[in-house]
Amino acid sequence: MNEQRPRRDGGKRYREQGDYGDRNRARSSQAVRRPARVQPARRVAYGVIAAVREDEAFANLLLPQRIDRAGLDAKDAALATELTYGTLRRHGFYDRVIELAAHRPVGEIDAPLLDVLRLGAHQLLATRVAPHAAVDESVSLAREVGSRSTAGFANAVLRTIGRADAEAWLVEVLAGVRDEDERLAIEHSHPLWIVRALRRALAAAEREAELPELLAADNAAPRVSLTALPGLLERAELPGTPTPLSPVGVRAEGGDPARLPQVRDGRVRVQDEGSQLAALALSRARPVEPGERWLDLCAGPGGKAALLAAEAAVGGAALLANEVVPARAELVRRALVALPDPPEVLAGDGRDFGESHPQEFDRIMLDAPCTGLGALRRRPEARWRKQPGDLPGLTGLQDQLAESAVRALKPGGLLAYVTCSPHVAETRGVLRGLLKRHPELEQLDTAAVLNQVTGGSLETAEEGGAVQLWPHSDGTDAMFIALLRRTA
Ligand SMILES: C[S@@+](CC[C@H](N)C(=O)[O-])C[C@H]1O[C@@H](n2cnc3c(N)ncnc32)[C@H](O)[C@@H]1O
Repeated sequence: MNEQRPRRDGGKRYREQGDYGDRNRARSSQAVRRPARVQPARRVAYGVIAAVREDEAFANLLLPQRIDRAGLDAKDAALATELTYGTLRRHGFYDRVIELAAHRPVGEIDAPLLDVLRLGAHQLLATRVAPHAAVDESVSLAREVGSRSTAGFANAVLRTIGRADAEAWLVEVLAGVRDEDERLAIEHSHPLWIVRALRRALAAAEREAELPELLAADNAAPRVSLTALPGLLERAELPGTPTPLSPVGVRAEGGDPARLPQVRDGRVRVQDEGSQLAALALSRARPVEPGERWLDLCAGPGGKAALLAAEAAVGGAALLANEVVPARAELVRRALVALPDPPEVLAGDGRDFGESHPQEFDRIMLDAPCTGLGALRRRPEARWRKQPGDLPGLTGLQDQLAESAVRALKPGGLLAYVTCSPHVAETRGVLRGLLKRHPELEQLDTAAVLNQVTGGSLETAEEGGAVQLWPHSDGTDAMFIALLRRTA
């Protein structure tokens, strides 16, 4: 049974023994004769991983439904989550390992079988799941998605993988890789173009040396934080500990926060601390004058709109929300139900807003559609779906939305330009263009505003100008927040 334990032997042993040696074949046929029962948590994980590939499903939305449907208890739900997220995040690395173990490119392996192998590799290389359970249950899954020979192939590949540990496989996979970014891409399982984009983003903040930490943070499960909507609930009324940065946040305790009654009735939102800070930067940049009109131009699904609406209501202001996708506009309406006087939600194209509502608003939130490279830890499949080719279309849209927002802003009004991406083209690039086209805009000291909001806890905020938050140092999504004032 020793062969089943991961070893620190440099991964060489699998070659000495041969991947498809007689001993493995014997075991494989034995496994074919007596299929292991696939545990519900693994079945749920496999189902979600397959749906992500086949139907472009979002794991963070589908997984809770499948966990509910399968009636998993808390322990199995945690296992299913770990297996799903871990496999999806790290499949770039696992594919390299599978190619070495199977002696063929992953492109030549049927997609459902490849899903099984990735899930098996994750269990063998990154979890405490007993290797025999990881292999045997994967073989059963392989038999379900393929044939008897498919099961034999899965058995052989996974037994080979299980003979070395992740560290040893990394050495094998990296052999011959000279380029530093390529090395980091493999080690931290990110597409190369994203590694390069994150390097540039850190370099712009003179923090390039932190790239490995940032990539590692993308692979760690984020802590769940909740927002207690001001005026509706005090955060002290919630279970959990106060968030270190946001004055309205709580770090949730274990369990599904969606089940909390305060979340169900809408007084509390599940929301990353970085998103809380983005909304508070706008609402608390200066005292609210009663009667102010605020706009959330791209509001779906409504997280920041809910916090802004609550802040506006406390100060005697009123929010209008807009979202171009009707189904997402509906989500915004639902996000606002707990407010005593829920704001109106329009389903329009934000690019037309400046023309239809010129100089009407005192504060505007432009949380722009973006690549989302700052929230990769939250959406495990996202890094593999995004393409560098998405960027020009997005920055063009960001420019147009920013133009519209400036037109809709009253002289003296405040604009928050926000992205959940640190990509320099979407952040500093869009901002630079906007400031160049509009000399009537002045950039506010967002770091000073946020330091006031956080009580000085934001250690990494840059002096002056905009703020770029980072998962590895701030514990938030990598939100970019820039406050601007229209002077005339
Ligand atoms: C980053 S999300 C906003 C997240 C939101 N502020 C929150 O905190 O829940 C960007 C939103 O912009 C919407 N959007 C994209 N193009 C738009 C447009 N032309 N006009 C208005 N909204 C748009 C997207 O559908 C998406 O819901």
